[in-house]
Amino acid sequence: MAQDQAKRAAAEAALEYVEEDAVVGVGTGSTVDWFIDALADMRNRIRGAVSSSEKSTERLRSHGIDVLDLNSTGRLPLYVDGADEANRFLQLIKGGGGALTREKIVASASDRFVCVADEGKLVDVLGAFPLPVEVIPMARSTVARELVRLGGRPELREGFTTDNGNLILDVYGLSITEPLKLEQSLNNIPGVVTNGIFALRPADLLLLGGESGVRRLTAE
Ligand SMILES: O=C[C@H](O)[C@H](O)[C@H](O)COP(=O)(O)O
Repeated sequence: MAQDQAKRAAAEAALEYVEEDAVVGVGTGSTVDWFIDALADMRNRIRGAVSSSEKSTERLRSHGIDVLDLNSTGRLPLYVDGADEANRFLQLIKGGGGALTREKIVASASDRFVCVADEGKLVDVLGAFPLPVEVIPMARSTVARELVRLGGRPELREGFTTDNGNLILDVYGLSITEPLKLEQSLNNIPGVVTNGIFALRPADLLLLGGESGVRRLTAE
């Protein structure tokens, strides 16, 4: 499938940012899966990886890549992750796979965030993709009411529990014209663990796979 090849091309292009002997921050999702597979060829030249999900941990280990605890590594030189949407300021929506909380933690602990995606993910305004919000189970209804007050239509992601034992509300109908402001407002709702807007810590570089190869975008 063309989209799959675009994801793969972007993911493999991120390899050039991996430094010898480094610990690499690794995101989650189908695009990152390609990155992990490519990283396997470098496993003897890196110290290991910090993973953002149980799913990525499993894949890293299956390739013989050491998975390290962020508490023991300190800051990381590089974080590679996908996105559900990206704008030209490299602000993102993430969390389609429900891994947003650990992803945001590892991204914030990294000096450089390289985002890998197919070019269909680039949008003018974030929000066509429903915004994932991770919530503490007992706060599901109170958070949902607050999200409605903010103009969204939250829907519980049925049958899904995050790696942290929480729930995801996917919020439809938001046109996110001020991502920084909305990210901060959502962070202030009691019971919200993390929201999927990555604007306080946007990507530093966006590698977009498409028909004509991989485009490299930095923030405008
Ligand atoms: O929770 C999942 C992550 O934020 C993913 O990075 C995001 O959903 C993009 O996934 P994919 O590479 O499969 O399109």
